[in-house]
Amino acid sequence: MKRDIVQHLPKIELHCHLDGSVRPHILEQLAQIQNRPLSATGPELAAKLIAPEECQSLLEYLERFDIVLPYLQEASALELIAYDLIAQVAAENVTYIEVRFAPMLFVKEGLTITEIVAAVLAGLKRGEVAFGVKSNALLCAMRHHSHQRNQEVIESAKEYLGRGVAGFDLAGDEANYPTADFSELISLGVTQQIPVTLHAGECGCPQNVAESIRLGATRIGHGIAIQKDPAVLQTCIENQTLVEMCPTSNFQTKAVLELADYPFKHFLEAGLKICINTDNRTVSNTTLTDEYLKLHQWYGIDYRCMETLNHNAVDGAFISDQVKEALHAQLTAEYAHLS
Ligand SMILES: O=c1[nH]cnc2c1ncn2[C@H]1C[C@H](O)[C@@H](CO)O1
Ligand SMILES: [Zn+2]
Repeated sequence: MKRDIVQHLPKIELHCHLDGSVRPHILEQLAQIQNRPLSATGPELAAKLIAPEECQSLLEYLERFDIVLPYLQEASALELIAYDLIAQVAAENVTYIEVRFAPMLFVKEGLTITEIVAAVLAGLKRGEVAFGVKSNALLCAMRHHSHQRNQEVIESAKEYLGRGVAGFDLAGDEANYPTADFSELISLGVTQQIPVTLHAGECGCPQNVAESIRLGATRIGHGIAIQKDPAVLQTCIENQTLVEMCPTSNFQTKAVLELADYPFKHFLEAGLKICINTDNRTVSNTTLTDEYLKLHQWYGIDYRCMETLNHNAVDGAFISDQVKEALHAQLTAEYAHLS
């Protein structure tokens, strides 16, 4: 596979965090507008935003987000980073993206959840007009937030469902907050017909994946620990659960330690539905093009496999059958001439 071909082929991304994908120069712009100095600029700032090589856990990986959050407490900042994320993905021909964020991380200076969601959706829309990239937002509850705060996120997802928001997620510190503790919250979303994808199986615990599916999630973020439990793997296959794999991030967070333990081939050969994602473009210092090229380097995947992974993403996307058909047709047409 060649970089320029991979970059220009149409791609679908379902797992990308807005606040983990703020480009350093955009953060500098926000710092200037808000008159709030940054502790570093230029290449030094860029380096600080990337999770370090020696990162030991998901918790350490998540510390990177503390740098950007103070600059994301204004509606105009949220609009700008959402627009800029669409600009980033347009540059590598992502034709449909689901952008996720936790609105409750942006309430520190008085914004309401409605103002927050509206600002992000406005930025995504402006991006669609400018670059032709279709998108939807997924609202994340956070594992360390109170039930009441997380319930507000569900209510907001319900309010905006079909109007820019397509689903609900649970993100944050999986190791210390098991999925079972959120059963009431997740059920609340499911009973209101909000599509659900949950981060699970990123910290070694396959039970969190089993619990997520039991509660009604149709997609799983990361899901690495599925490989530890054949029964959970079987459940995922039977339910046609889509696992959103994020290779670079999975090594940074120590979801896996060695390439030999990365379950990409294992999942694919077992018949599990998987798709490929960046997770956080800035924190993981990656693009979707980079992720596919890594898989080519590690496993020798070809364009045919890349096409399948993108069709899988379309199948699991939180969009109408009509939109899915159009995306499938585009993928089929544009990958047809490649061997
Ligand atoms: O890989 C991840 N696992 C769990 N939580 C994550 C991951 N990447 C980002 N997050 C968190 C940090 C963000 O502030 C939050 C919402 O985007 O989601
Ligand atoms: Zn994630």
